[in-house]
Amino acid sequence: MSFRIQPAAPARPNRCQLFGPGSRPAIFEKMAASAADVINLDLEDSVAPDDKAQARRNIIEASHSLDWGTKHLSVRINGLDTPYWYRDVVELLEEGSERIDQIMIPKVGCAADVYAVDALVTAIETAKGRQKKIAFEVIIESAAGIAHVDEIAASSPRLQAMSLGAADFAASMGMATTGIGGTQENYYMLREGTKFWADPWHWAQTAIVAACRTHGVLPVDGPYGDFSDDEGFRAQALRSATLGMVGKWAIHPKQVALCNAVFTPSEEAVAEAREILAAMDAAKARGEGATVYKGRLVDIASIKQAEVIVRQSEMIKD
Ligand SMILES: CC(C)(COP(=O)(O)OP(=O)(O)OC[C@H]1O[C@@H](n2cnc3c(N)ncnc32)[C@H](O)[C@@H]1OP(=O)(O)O)[C@@H](O)C(=O)NCCC(=O)NCCSC(=O)C[C@H](O)C(=O)O
Ligand SMILES: [Mg+2]
Repeated sequence: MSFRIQPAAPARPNRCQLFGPGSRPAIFEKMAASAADVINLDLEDSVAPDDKAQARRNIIEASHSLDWGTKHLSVRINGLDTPYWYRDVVELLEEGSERIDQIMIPKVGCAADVYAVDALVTAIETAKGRQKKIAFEVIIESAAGIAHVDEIAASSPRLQAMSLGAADFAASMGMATTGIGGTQENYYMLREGTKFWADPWHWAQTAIVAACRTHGVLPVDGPYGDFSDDEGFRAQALRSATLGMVGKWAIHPKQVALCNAVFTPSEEAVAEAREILAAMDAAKARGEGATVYKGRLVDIASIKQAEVIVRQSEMIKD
């Protein structure tokens, strides 16, 4: 065990991130009224080049006029390889309200990408006397991003969350699919003529979770493109939660409840976690470091596992 203590990730719920194009202000109120923990207003790939300027205006206006309640309000800026990103940052932070909590930086390929945005944000915050320090979230969605995932996770004290963007990731990696997340027809093992599907996103997800947990950042699963496939979404989300991710994107409002159902610990799971903690308290009082709970071993590591579930449940107010 390293003597360094693993830093805690931000203690806020991040079960569902609901996306909506900045060029479609008619849905902003519906997004604000949704049950998502995080709202992502988009200036990037869901907004056509000719609509970028108006989308910025829409988001700035809505940051002043709409009641976003307790939502964590995030705006996805354009990538650093475009001519749009600097105006996104300048206009949002010079004219947007203090209600904006976070900027999402897409297609991050190295720590210096985050450094560049940090430098610009810091200068504007100081110049304008903004009271609230803007947080960052990044998307890992390129070969370079996953190759440098650890340095990206360590890149800025502003960084709160990191998502896997399956669509751009697949394109950058040259993966033979147009699917966004989920089972891929041609990714299977064969045994005695029977196919067993494996998960092509698994290794990237675990790399993201490990980098995030090392540096105190929230690991999040990105989009599931087929929003008519609830069961496929649920299966993908359950795998992500099992691997340590705290939430997932919704690219349609119907995915919000699916997200929340998976990433909210069930009453049974919380009750069991509390029973394990009680069993370990009793073991400790007897001078024992391990005991038996429902016929299985629980020990000091089980306390930490149970605490993860109890902490998750305590963060959720609804
Ligand atoms: C996918 C959509 C274009 C679908 O929109 P629409 O055709 O309007 O859907 P419905 O008719 O089924 O809508 C039903 C009602 O819900 C409202 N609505 C629609 N979308 C949203 C939303 N995002 N938030 C809140 N409410 C919404 C409609 O107005 C209808 O309301 P009513 O009439 O009152 O019943 C659309 O959902 C959409 O634009 N989704 C977001 C797309 C987006 O942001 N994409 C970017 C993120 S994914 C990505 O970028 C990939 C990633 O980077 C990677 O590389 O992997
Ligand atoms: Mg993308």
